[in-house]
Amino acid sequence: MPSAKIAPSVLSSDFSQLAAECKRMVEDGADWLHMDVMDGHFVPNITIGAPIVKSLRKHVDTFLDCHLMVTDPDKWVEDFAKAGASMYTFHIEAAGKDSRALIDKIHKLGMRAGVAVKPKTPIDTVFPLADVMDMCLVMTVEPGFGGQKFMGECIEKVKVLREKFPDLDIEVDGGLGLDNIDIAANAGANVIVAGTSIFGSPDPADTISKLRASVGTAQEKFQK
Ligand SMILES: O=C(CO)[C@@H](O)[C@H](O)COP(=O)(O)O
Repeated sequence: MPSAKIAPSVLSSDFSQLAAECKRMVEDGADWLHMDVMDGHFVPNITIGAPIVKSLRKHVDTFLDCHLMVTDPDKWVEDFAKAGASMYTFHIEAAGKDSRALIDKIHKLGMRAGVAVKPKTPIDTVFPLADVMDMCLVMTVEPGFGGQKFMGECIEKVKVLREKFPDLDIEVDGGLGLDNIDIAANAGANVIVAGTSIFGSPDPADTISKLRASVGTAQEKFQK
């Protein structure tokens, strides 16, 4: 199974201090930085775009895990590649039948390719992409906002994915923290996005370390 990665969602950071906030997370043990890109159309919120990723890239060399919550994911691939994004994760609901070609384009531009599914989207929609995608992102809230309640019913999708694809990076995102990490980790998730629970913690380094330990403990059980 791929290694545990903890990815603080910078949506919960103080955007006026973005570089400092990201450096703080890296010092506190973050493996990846999760960047929520929203276009106000695919989701009812507007956040950041490629120019912000480009600016941030000058300050951190950490893996930038970009989650594109946009209606036209094909349109932004070059911009994010040039900006220094490491992972370009698009929604299967937005790309549909063009997903395979989109993954090819993302790879040709030097990024890893992730495919995200909203809570109501069946997980078998991503199965045909398993030979080309680098990661599947299982949303555990409706995309659009940080600070929402974890939807436990989405975790069955993680179990199904892990059983079928033991070597795939499986990311979970939305409402995750120390109170429910074991549910996601025991299902087989290895990439954990957390905004509110890390940025809102009095001790983010301790929270990151505990989240990673929970994934590690679950992975030991898988390997037995
Ligand atoms: O993609 C999203 C929301 O659409 C997430 O990345 C959230 O920003 C995670 O924040 P918390 O639920 O952990 O506060």
